[in-house]
Amino acid sequence: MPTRVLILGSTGSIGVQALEVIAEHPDRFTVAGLGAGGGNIDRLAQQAADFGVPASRLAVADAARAAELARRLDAPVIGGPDAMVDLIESVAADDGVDVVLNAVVGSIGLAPSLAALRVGARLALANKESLVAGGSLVLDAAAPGQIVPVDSEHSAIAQCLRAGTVAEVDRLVLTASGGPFRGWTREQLEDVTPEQAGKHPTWSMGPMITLNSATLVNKALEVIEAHLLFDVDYDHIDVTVHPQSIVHSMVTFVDGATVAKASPPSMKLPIALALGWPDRVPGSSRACDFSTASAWTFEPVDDEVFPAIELARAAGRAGGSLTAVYNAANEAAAEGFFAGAIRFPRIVEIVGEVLGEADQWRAEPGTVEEVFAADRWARERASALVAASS
Ligand SMILES: NC(=O)C1=CN([C@@H]2O[C@H](COP(=O)(O)OP(=O)(O)OC[C@H]3O[C@@H](n4cnc5c(N)ncnc54)[C@H](OP(=O)(O)O)[C@@H]3O)[C@@H](O)[C@H]2O)C=CC1
Ligand SMILES: CC(=O)[C@@H](O)[C@H](O)COP(=O)(O)O
Ligand SMILES: [Mn+2]
Repeated sequence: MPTRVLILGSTGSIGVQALEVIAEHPDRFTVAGLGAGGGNIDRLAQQAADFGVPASRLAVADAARAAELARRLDAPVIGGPDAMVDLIESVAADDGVDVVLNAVVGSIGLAPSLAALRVGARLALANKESLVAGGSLVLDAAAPGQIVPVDSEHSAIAQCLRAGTVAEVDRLVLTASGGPFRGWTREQLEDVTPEQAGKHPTWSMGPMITLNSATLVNKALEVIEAHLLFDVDYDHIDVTVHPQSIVHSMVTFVDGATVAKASPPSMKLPIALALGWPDRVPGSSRACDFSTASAWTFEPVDDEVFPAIELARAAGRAGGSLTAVYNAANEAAAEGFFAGAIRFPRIVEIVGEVLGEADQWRAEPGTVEEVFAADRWARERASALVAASS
């Protein structure tokens, strides 16, 4: 029987590629449900038609857009802020679901991640923000192996770990492209426009992760994600800039061996691997071509110009809800940058300033409501700093 996959964020970059994987392997995978924000209901309706998904298995977070889609399909669609969770629960209670791919953007993905774990589905996790925000709450809700990373670096590390155990790990080495402003000075970053920040050198992705790659906040979130997923402490997680984005991350083991995972930059490989885990899906991606000359380079991160990663390490080491604060402050500051209210370097400065005021969130959250409270507080503080900067 094909693996039943429910996709949240189906209209986005990861969601669309996941549906391509499923379309290429109808013998292996089938679509159990689709969820999205409501920004592109034309695409969602088309996906539903293409994959034969009934209206009852569609969810749209924006209630008005859900109602519009329901009118168009002449059948009820799950709508509203809890729509993703409602969809997971209703599909699980009905025919069942094997894998929930969480490819929603932002910490709004936390409740759906927890719901997927609760119903016993495998969580194919692209939405790193839910793990960064929820931290131990998400880990505690997961059975061993229930979360499978989709993020290319963490998928790479999971693959490298097939060569040794976590106990044998000396260092996790995350690769970073360096983003579009690699090698720039702090002064040069002052005049960066949203358009420039929206051009990633090696990956085609949604706007938020693309901006996060430019500030190196993406790598910062990924350091926290790696710490949580693989239970390796922050002192043993490195980042190296690898502009070619072919080596997707590495693990150095205690005997000095470094195992790397390499493939041309395409998310279809980690998506397919997470959907089919632990089995590889043949033909997911082109392989590296060693018949022509190529160079893979590695260089250190410029932490002076791009302080995001060091800030994240500090937040992660301090613990509690500070990683939720980090992520939410970044989401709010990014909104300010997209709106033209602040300059590019202010994004990470604001994250640092919000963290500097966040001592009240150092305690370990006992409930998801406490995480949401920290998230809300950080958004409000960051928005106030955005307003004060403009
Ligand atoms: N793109 C990539 O290559 C990679 C992405 N990731 C991570 O995967 C996640 C998705 O990224 P990406 O696909 O690039 O993002 P996109 O912006 O391309 O897509 C985001 C998706 O989330 C949906 N969405 C927005 N708000 C809500 C909401 N409130 N409830 C439900 N769905 C919502 C959007 O729906 P709509 O637009 O229809 O409203 C859209 O389908 C992010 O966490 C990102 O960090 C990780 C590694 C690589
Ligand atoms: C494809 C993927 O996993 C992204 O997270 C990617 O890594 C972003 O590139 P950066 O290395 O520039 O952050
Ligand atoms: Mn990544």
